[in-house]
Amino acid sequence: MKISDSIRYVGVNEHQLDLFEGIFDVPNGMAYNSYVIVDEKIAVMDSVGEGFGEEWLSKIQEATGGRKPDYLVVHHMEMDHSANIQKFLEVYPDAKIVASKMAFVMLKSLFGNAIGDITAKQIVVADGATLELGTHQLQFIAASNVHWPEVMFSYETAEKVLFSADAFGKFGALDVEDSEGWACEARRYYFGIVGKFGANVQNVFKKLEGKSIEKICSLHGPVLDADIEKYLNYYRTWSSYSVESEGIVIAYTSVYGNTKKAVEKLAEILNAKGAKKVVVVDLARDDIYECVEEAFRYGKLVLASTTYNAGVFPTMREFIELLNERNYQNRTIAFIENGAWAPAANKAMEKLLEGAKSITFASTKVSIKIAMTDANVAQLEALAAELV
Ligand SMILES: Cc1cc2nc3c(=O)[nH]c(=O)nc-3n(C[C@H](O)[C@H](O)[C@H](O)COP(=O)(O)O)c2cc1C
Repeated sequence: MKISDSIRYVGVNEHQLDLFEGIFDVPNGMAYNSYVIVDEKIAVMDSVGEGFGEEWLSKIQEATGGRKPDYLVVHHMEMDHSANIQKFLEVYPDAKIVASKMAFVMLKSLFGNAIGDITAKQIVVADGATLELGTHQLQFIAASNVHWPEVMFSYETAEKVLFSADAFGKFGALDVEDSEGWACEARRYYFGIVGKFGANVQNVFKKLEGKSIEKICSLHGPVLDADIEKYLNYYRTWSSYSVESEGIVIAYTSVYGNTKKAVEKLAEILNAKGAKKVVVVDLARDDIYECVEEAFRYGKLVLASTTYNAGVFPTMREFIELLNERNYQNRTIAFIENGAWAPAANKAMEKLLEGAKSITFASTKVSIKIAMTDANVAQLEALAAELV
């Protein structure tokens, strides 16, 4: 696949993966992207995941027309991008590996003695370093903790291409059409994997200021080659923990269906009151990272939990921990609890969130004993009035 006359796509699609990074459901598979820049010197941008070495190497050979690559640039050492570095060096022993200092430490940890002494093949690059390929020049940008510490981006000056490592990535293989468009699976990817590191993403954005970007080549998902500002704006919003869309997410747990009924009633009241968007998610049954994504997308969140062993339901605890781990902030949160004898979930949920920054707790707290009463409906009305 051609990205331009000089830049070729040599990535692969993975369809046998049960879970990406051991935790994320990927119903449409996953793409491990890699690119080749063909100039006086040839640079291969990153490797691909295990099991795809032969396919990748044969694509490189085709893209270079049989010429030997001079460099393998390693932007990120996570194994879905680094697994075939040793294989690459076996086929191209004269090539140099270009990476950050820390990436070389990780490379040694990954391959150990099997890769041999590569001291003479190392080009260590730090923030601001450049690599001349001919008419193309790569400028390296340290992107520490987006989302691993060794990560580098590179900016190709002739064609204004940003090689962004995992940033701007999404779930899904490239040979499956994503009917939801880029943002949905990119958002789940961002908040699942990068969400904790908003401040680091913002730091990289400062370094990108003034650079005109015409294409973004991420290590996952499609090459972005139009409406670049739109994608940058998504990342600006997400990394600053700002509200992306007006709306209310109701995240609930329910064993016997009573909390679910209350949540449905609240959604009905909110809709009747003209709420712009109401999203209801079942924390035990829906993809938990879809739920996380929704919580970050909208500005208001209602947490409705069954009381369980004098605390919150396990999936609610997990959900709140996932939000906390990702620095959930700048939002309004409301609580609904249900308990058969001593409802205690509201207090427990509030306690779990006590460290979160810039959170406004709704003053109406709904407490239900098994089945919803008229008094509970009145509480739901009051809560809806506060939220809309
Ligand atoms: C394992 C288990 C532990 C529970 N612990 C408590 C508790 O500590 N306090 C309480 O009031 N109710 C407790 N309950 C009862 C539920 O909170 C109660 O049945 C509630 O109405 C369930 O709401 P639901 O219909 O939405 O599932 C427990 C239920 C289960 C299954």
